[in-house]
Amino acid sequence: MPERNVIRSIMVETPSKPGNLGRVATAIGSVGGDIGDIVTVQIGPFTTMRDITVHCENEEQLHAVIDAIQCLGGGIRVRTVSDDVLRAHEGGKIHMKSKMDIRSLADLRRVYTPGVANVCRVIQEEPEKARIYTSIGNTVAIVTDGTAILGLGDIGPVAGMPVMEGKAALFDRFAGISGVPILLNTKDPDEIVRTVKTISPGFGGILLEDIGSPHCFEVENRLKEELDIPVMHDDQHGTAVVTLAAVISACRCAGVDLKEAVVGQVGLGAAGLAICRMFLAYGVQRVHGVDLNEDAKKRLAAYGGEPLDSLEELMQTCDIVISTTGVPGLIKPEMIQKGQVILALSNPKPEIEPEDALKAGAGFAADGRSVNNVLGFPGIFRGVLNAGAKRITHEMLVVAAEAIASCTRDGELVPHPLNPKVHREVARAVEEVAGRGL
Ligand SMILES: NC(=O)C1=CN([C@@H]2O[C@H](COP(=O)(O)OP(=O)(O)OC[C@H]3O[C@@H](n4cnc5c(N)ncnc54)[C@H](O)[C@@H]3O)[C@@H](O)[C@H]2O)C=CC1
Ligand SMILES: CC(=O)C(=O)O
Ligand SMILES: [Mg+2]
Repeated sequence: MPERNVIRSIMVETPSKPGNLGRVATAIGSVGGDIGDIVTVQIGPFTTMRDITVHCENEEQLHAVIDAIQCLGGGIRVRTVSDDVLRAHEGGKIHMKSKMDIRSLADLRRVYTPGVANVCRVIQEEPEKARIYTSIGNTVAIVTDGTAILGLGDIGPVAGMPVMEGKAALFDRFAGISGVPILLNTKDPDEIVRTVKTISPGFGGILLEDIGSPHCFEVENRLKEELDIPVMHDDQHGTAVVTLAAVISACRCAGVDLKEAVVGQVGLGAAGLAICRMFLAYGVQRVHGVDLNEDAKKRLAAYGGEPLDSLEELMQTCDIVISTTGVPGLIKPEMIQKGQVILALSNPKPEIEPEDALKAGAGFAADGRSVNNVLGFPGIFRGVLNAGAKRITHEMLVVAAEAIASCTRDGELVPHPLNPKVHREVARAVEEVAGRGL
């Protein structure tokens, strides 16, 4: 099945006569458009309005669908075309809400002044009580400088806000954590570190998101060093956790010993280098990598990986290939070796579509929609916050990966993110390890 990423709602007006909806549906199908929901918005004596959701492979096909409907004539007309995803973002995706019902004066005095003053005093006398009497221990800052928003590049923090709101929505949905987007109008590591440290008292943890390499490495290392709350760069470690889980599942299914497999990483930025480090620390003997940037290759070598000169060489020598370059279509079907595991993880478009990789002979293939750090970060933070841990360790990341793999059904690489069990199991495994370290 081809990808159908262009989804639009088309408002169609037809004369109120039987058969017209069928004509519209046939016109849409005749140019390859796929119909989703059909909602009848208004039935009048003369005309009927329907909102038809149409899934198309690209913008050209969408235009062909609109032309095909307009060409029907006989009073059939396209009234509006709207983008459901854009519409769903109107007003943003998140909202800070009160947990208290404020209906009476007594409620008001309990929630706010004068009652609140005593709670302040209690915390002043015993600061650790903030964990009990405030939301700080259940709130994570989602911090970006906008320099590597998905694979879209340095588009700035405000343009990256929909991603940060998305992460906050996922934190809430899968782990009951309040995620607060923090958009930084600076790319300077010193200023980022200083700002995050300054605002840190209000948070139980820090999730760094879509901060580009190489400055993300310095920022994360310094914040981990200098703060006594958990800090994790999701594009590095959340991605590495989920990738390890997917590869554990693929090896289990294929009866292969992961530690003996040859792993190849295409793109050694934030995600790519962390994935390599994760495999090396897990005991994989041979981890190769390619990048356009020589410094990125040197960083891999410093961790014990082996840089290669070309993508072609990597594709020929590796059993498992993972790509995080942000370059759609970088891996050509003719490069795929029979039986290879291909994880093309770039968002919003992968280096090769999984269907094309499988058609070209891959044993397993997936993209960034399924092998996605959403499977890791909510449970990882739930676990450390529950335990009151001050940091996220390598052992916690490994048990998180193993928990994800343990929730994966035979024949699949990762569990479905809407399966609540996976987030619960990740949280449980991380909390257990975190609890031992306290
Ligand atoms: N599926 C998932 O959960 C995740 C996916 N990603 C995706 O990974 C991609 C990269 O993200 P980051 O690592 O944060 O960005 P980054 O900017 O830190 O790293 C990208 C790296 O790819 C290299 N690169 C670019 N073109 C290349 C080419 N033709 N050949 C070899 N190397 C090339 C760059 O030099 C850079 O080192 C993005 O598209 C992002 O959406 C990132 C994190 C999670
Ligand atoms: C999923 C994610 O974090 C990314 O593509 O950057
Ligand atoms: Mg990201």
